[in-house]
Amino acid sequence: MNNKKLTANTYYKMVTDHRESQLFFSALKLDIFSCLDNRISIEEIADKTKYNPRNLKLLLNALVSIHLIEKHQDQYVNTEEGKFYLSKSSEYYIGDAILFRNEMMSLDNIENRVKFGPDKIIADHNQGQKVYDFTKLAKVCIPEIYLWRIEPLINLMNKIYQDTEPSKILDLGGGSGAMGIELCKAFPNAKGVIFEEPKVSVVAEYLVSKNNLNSRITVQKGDFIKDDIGNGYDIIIASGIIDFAKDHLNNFIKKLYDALNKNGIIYLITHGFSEDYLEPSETILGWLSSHLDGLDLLLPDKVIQDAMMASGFRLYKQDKSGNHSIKVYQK
Ligand SMILES: C[S@@+](CC[C@H](N)C(=O)[O-])C[C@H]1O[C@@H](n2cnc3c(N)ncnc32)[C@H](O)[C@@H]1O
Repeated sequence: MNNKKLTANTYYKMVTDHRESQLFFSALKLDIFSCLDNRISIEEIADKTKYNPRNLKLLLNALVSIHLIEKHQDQYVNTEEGKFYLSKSSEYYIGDAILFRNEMMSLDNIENRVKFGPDKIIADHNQGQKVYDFTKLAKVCIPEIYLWRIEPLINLMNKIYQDTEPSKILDLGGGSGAMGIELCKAFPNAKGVIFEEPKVSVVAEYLVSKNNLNSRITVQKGDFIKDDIGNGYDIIIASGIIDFAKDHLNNFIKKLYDALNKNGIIYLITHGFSEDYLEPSETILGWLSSHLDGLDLLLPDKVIQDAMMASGFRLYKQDKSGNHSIKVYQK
């Protein structure tokens, strides 16, 4: 046996990584990071939270050991990143988004799902809206959009619209509508439409009002597969939505084409799936849960691109932002 030469570290590292994640999620659920904006003792945290001081200390020391927080003498404090992303006092708090995504993409009970197969009802309807809580997703993801999606969008649109301005913008399946809202702010003469299904549209209505843009942006409720999405648009933002039109892809793309003015553009954000569905791993894993449950939605980028070209679009610009592929198509 020469297997002593092999290393099992990769496997044991997964066990440790899993424990670290569990610890992190518990700290978020207990909202520990919000207590640590300034240096604070165990007694003070226990007093504030009413948590058990003994076990609080064990938890905090474990968090220090994996560098998620810092300890100075007998006091604990957030790291700079922790204060920015994980404390509820920060406008960029992403703790709820992380917890929600973790739950939505949970791989608990994967064994039974592999043994017994998908849920027949889900496989038959194949509708993301019936599986995901898009209303909660739209709410909790607002900080993520402001952190990572707005800047690439505005930069690219400013490059495209150097001498002119778009006059009508659609954020289709816009969730909170943050991207459409910020694009309308960047082009002050533009009118906007955020199209969403009725339940989710309340989140967009809230954000439009919060930004005092009711006079320029309309929230339109409906199903983008079946209902009219309007027309006369110069820009359509289609961020993270095209997979939900998988079963109607060509008709859906034709609908987008018809809704645009001549030379109008689509800002399309996809997951960049390879045709063999082996990449990108982070996103493959993220969608695994709902696909084990029975959904079959994912579209490889090549399939999307071919369908766009076949409908008469030309690829105008492309970019990458984190895990996402950004493509701008022109009519
Ligand atoms: C992954 S989210 C993306 C949200 C937002 N565009 C973003 O980038 O954060 C997909 C969105 O598409 C919406 N959606 C899915 N199918 C839809 C349909 N048939 N009609 C209207 N909206 C739909 C969902 O409600 C959800 O808000």
